[in-house]
Amino acid sequence: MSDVRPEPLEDDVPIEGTQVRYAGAAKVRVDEDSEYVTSDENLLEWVDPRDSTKILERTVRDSWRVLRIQSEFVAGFDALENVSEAVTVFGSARSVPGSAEYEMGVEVGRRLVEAGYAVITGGGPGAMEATNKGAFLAGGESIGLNIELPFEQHLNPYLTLGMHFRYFFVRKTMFVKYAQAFVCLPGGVGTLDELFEALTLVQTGKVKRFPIVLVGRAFWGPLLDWMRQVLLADAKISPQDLDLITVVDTPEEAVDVVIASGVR
Ligand SMILES: CC(C)=CCNc1ncnc2c1ncn2[C@@H]1O[C@H](COP(=O)(O)O)[C@@H](O)[C@H]1O
Repeated sequence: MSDVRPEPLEDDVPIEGTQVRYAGAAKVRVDEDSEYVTSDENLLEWVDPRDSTKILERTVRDSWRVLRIQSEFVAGFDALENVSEAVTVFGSARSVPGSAEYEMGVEVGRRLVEAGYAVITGGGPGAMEATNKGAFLAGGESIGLNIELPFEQHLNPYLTLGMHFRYFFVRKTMFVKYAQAFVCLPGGVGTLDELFEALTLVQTGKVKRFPIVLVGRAFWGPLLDWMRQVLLADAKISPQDLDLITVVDTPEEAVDVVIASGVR
């Protein structure tokens, strides 16, 4: 049997016209200018039910896709089952290294580890990287759960455990299942999505004793004001729903809230 092994797919081994990227757990080389279609996009694509060929094709594809989704859950459960107490930290992919916001993430990660928690993030750049960096340099468990995106995507280097997911909803399950609390740093649409998913799960009693802490009063205050002045005033939420979120100003306060809530 021949022992000719293919060259490893390294980002720093450029082959003209190609780039290396992640597709789920795999690293693949793709044409630089080809449009990359993510697994989420394939799954969510609408197919005209009047187009019989397409519908048949989709039925077969989707049936097989279920197995891939299933395997992603299995891989996630397997990799994370031994994680002890953990806190999931969300925040902007765009926080710039060296900025006050980034440093805040570093401190959140460090303080969580010092308080005995493992740290879970989206594994990407910005606030995710900052938080992992703080946790990693403090010698703690630093977990990054990355997601396949239409553009090239890297795990940040400060991880003790990194995973790639194809499906947003599988990854989100891991964020909740393996954490005892959420901390949100300033962020954009992705962070808001994660915050409101967490809030909905707590509000509907799907997860219990789950503190949600937002760090940065100046950033989060207006959102809380809007929830009070519009959502509450219009009876779209109950007064006690607002108590599910705690807004603080510093990493120290954020970690104190997690510790005081007694979640272990
Ligand atoms: C530079 C850039 C946009 C890279 C994106 N790379 C990403 N890698 C991993 N998770 C991500 C990424 N973008 C968004 N997310 C998810 O959405 C949140 C951040 O989104 P946003 O920047 O607030 O809206 C993170 O907590 C993370 O879970």
